[in-house]
Amino acid sequence: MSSHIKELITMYGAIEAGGTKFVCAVSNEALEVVARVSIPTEAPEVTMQAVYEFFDQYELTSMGVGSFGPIDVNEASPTYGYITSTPKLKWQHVNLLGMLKERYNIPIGWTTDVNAAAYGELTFGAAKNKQNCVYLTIGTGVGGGGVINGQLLQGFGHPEMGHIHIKRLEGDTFEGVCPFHKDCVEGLVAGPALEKRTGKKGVEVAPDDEVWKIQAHYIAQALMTYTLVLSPETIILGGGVMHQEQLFPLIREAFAELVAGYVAYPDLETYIVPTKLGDNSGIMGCLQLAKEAAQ
Ligand SMILES: Nc1ncnc2c1ncn2[C@@H]1O[C@H](COP(=O)(O)OP(=O)(O)OP(=O)(O)O)[C@@H](O)[C@H]1O
Ligand SMILES: [Zn+2]
Repeated sequence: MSSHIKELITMYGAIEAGGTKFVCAVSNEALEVVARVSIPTEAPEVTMQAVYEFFDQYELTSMGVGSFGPIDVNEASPTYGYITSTPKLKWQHVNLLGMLKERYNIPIGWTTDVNAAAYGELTFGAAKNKQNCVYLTIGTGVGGGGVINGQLLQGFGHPEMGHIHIKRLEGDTFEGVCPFHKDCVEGLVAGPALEKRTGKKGVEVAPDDEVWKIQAHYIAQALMTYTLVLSPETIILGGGVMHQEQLFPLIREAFAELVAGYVAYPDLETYIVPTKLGDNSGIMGCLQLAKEAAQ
């Protein structure tokens, strides 16, 4: 293919950079994925080599990257585009955006993995045709992102919705597992907390175990805070722990009890919902960011 023709074809690149894997995808102009790989997150040199090998095969118009973090999203900051204080030590202070810009010299959209997932769900999934949503993943950690008035939720930094403090249930003596705050939301309800509380693998906890009521209560408290602060139109819940579908009705019930009629919210069946794009929310959000970065 001559370089002249290459320039006429629009192709977008997307990276969902996670703590365990980097999912990389390339799409055509219609955002249909034409190639995709999953690369384990090892040392940056190792992982980035594989990332380059994949994208070097294409002539990309632009890219979108949604990264694990914390990351620097402040364009005025000297470390814009860096992964900052992550507990994954080899990735601390790594200029991920800078490396990609240097290699490809194209416009690149940059945000958190969960903001990208929120954007994917808003553009194509559970919050389609809406302007405001929150996306919360409850997995190894708890992370939340959002889109408000059609814009990604970020400013000086980005939201860290998993680390808010909530009120403990009376008699709950579980200490919590967040290395920074112990009993923040993540410390109380993420997979590792669930496993420490029950002494079982998350997938092995029976659907009718009493622990789900505790989980649901704390998750509902967090969702109440997001509701009171952000007024989203939909809250989308994903991540490994949310594979436990019985949590949804329990969370909706606890949420209604906690809000106690103080503010209005949409019908709960449509307000607190699972992801529609499943594992693709992040990558679709990144492709949409790539498309916008090109404009
Ligand atoms: N079916 C399940 N029921 C309960 N817990 C589960 C289930 N599947 C996975 N988990 C828990 O979810 C966690 C893994 O979450 P997830 O699959 O979202 O991976 P992750 O991408 O590593 O998480 P994160 O996005 O926080 O980095 C583990 O702690 C696991 O025990
Ligand atoms: Zn915390």
